[in-house]
Amino acid sequence: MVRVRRLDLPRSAAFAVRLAWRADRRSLVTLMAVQLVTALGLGAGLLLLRTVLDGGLPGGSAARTAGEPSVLVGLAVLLALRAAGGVLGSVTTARQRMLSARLDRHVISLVLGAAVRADLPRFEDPAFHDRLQRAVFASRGQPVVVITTLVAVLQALLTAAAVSGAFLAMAWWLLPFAALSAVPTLRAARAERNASYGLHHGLAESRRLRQYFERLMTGRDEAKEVRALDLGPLLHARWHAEYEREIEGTVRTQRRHMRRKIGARLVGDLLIMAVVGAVALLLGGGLVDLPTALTALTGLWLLSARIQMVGGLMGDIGDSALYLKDLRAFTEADAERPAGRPPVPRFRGLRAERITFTYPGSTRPALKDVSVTLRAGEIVALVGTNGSGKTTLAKILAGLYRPDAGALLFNDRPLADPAALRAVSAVVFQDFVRYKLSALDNIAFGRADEPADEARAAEAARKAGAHGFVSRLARGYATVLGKEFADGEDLSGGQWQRLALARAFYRDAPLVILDEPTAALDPQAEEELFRRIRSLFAGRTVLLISHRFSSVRGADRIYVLDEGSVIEQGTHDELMARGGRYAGLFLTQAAAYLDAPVS
Ligand SMILES: Nc1ncnc2c1ncn2[C@@H]1O[C@H](COP(=O)(O)OP(=O)(O)OP(=O)(O)O)[C@@H](O)[C@H]1O
Repeated sequence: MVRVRRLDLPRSAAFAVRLAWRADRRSLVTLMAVQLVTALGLGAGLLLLRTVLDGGLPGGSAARTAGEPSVLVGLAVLLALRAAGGVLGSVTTARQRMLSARLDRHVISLVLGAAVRADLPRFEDPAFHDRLQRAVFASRGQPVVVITTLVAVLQALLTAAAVSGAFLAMAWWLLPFAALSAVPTLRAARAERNASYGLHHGLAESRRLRQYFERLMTGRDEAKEVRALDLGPLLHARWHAEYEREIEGTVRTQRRHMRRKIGARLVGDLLIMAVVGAVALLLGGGLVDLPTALTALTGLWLLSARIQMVGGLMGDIGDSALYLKDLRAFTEADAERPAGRPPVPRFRGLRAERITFTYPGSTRPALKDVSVTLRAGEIVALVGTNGSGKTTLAKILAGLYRPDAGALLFNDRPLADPAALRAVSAVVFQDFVRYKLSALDNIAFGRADEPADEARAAEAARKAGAHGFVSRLARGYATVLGKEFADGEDLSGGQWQRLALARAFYRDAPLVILDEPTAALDPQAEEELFRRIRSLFAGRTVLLISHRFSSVRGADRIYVLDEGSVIEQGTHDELMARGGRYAGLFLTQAAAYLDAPVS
């Protein structure tokens, strides 16, 4: 069970008001003003009621008949107040909906902004995903619930104050009893919000897992394999099991809430009943007159209903306000990196000196004491077996992770901010993203800081060998590449890879990192890309990762990685002459091409 500090409620409520103020201050102010007017109207109505009763009842001090002017005027004013209440109610509903729409957008946008700015290493941390999941959950509707509830609480409090004011003029001694009747409800509300939050807090990971199963069962990309393996029923059953945990927790806490609330309500009502009995006794003993007793009991009923309502609302607002705590923590803590791309510095060289790196949450280092040099204009290759650390090194050289030890020297100076490396590099990842957007977007996303330029995109596509098939698409560069969308089309694996390459050309960066850039290309296309790599990337520095040794033989320098360490380095000829690991692997691959029998 998560312990929740008492201060959380007012702080979260203040946070919600700040959010609403930023999202739609006009609606917020209107709502508050309407609540004030409604409450004042109710207080005045109560005093008027007493006047009317005073004039109309036989025991009243004024003892007039119902047809006399002051009674009629009183009744007319009461009816007018009721009509005004209806109008204000409609204003409240409309303004609340407007505020809800704007507040939802504002808050979801804050969460997305913080998520987009979070550095890559955070995405390795399950705790970050839990916080993100809770913030997303909190952003959907919760601030609106808090504001709506706050408005209702404000109205209830103001009404209670106005009714209490009217009471002061008639039967002040009833006030403490009415207040006392609210205590059990308020206590139950507090226990309820702590328990709900504890449940919600503990379910974040399970909810993420459930969403993952949902994606596997509904995603187009996953659909073919899920069907080929007939995984549907198994995934569905796992999804059910995860959901069951949430249902069980919800049922357990709701049962406890229900028992607590019923108990609190009964105690509160017993108190009120005792007061009603006392008033009856006083009336019998002639200590109060009938109009005062009737008005006081009406007021007491109104007051206790409001106080009970505040108690209930505090339970609801508590839930949401505690979720807002997650939202506040996420949007404030994860927003430290400013958005936008820093200016692109010149690239004169990059050197990693004895760097070591362990992924967050792992115990084994992925890189140990690795030193590599990329000079301007060079083509440098990384080779090695699966898991030897090539991609990890590429990600560090692209400024996506910081090494734990060792140094990165950029243009011969220690690197202060990895953002500078991100600005100078274009990376084609092994598992690049296939954006289900237009072909133009897929290419022009290479330079998100500039408006998309179709002529430049076509030029980049030509270099990547993508222009031909993009031009033949029904809408050319405007064609949407996702069958889930209207008029969408799909591409082959190799065509997608060419688009990813085109994106790198379009980025026009001085350092190009290609991680297995030809894995999906046919042998002819692959051979052509590597043959032309120097002219295609003329004037740029290229870091090339490949398992195909024939493709890296032309590199200026080749680093051979094994279990996170560089075990050999040199040109192809030097490495062959040495007769070490590289030479062995190269000869094995060459022999496989020449000798492999086809059976
Ligand atoms: N996100 C991650 N979190 C934890 N460990 C990781 C992560 N990514 C990779 N690793 C581990 O780091 C080591 C190096 O992985 P890396 O992806 O750099 O290898 P690689 O040489 O690129 O392999 P491949 O040739 O298969 O692409 C491996 O042991 C791998 O299990």
